Amino acid sequence: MAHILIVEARFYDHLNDLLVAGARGAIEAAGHSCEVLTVPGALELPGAIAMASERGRWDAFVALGVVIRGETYHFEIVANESARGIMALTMDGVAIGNGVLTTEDEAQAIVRADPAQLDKGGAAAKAALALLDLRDRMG
Ligand SMILES: Nc1c(NC[C@H](O)[C@H](O)[C@H](O)CO)[nH]c(=O)[nH]c1=O
Ligand SMILES: CC(=O)[C@@H](O)COP(=O)(O)O
Repeated sequence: MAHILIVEARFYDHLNDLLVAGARGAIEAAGHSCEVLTVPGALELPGAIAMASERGRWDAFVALGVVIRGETYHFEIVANESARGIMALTMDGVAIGNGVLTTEDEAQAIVRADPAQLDKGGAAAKAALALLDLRDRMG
């Protein structure tokens, strides 16, 4: 059984609740356990996962959050830099499923976060578990 850390950027409470429910459901359905750690926004996700990874208490990580386009260039910074940081950790061998939604509006985010619709939280959890499985099979 693997122990997974879900790291959620809690910028939009109602959307995060959906993402976390999907991720938790996928992890538990696969017979694994999880904990949830909350950070303020998507830009904090890579740093938080890096810190947690150093502790060695979790086998894999699920990054969750929602970035919705506003009026300024801030959207690009938050969306791109969050993804870049998560990808950098992945390239260092940290098993991470990326479930950070980057959408034009809230309606797009709801469809993607809802476990009964596109369930991107569940998909990110399954991706993290797939990386763990790959690592195990590599020996
Ligand atoms: N605009 C969004 C943010 N912005 C906040 C940043 O992620 C960060 O917390 C702040 O700059 C302090 O370092 N975060 C989201 O997750 N979603 C957004 O739409
Ligand atoms: C991530 C964003 O684009 C948003 O939260 C910020 O909005 P704005 O660009 O209108 O300040």
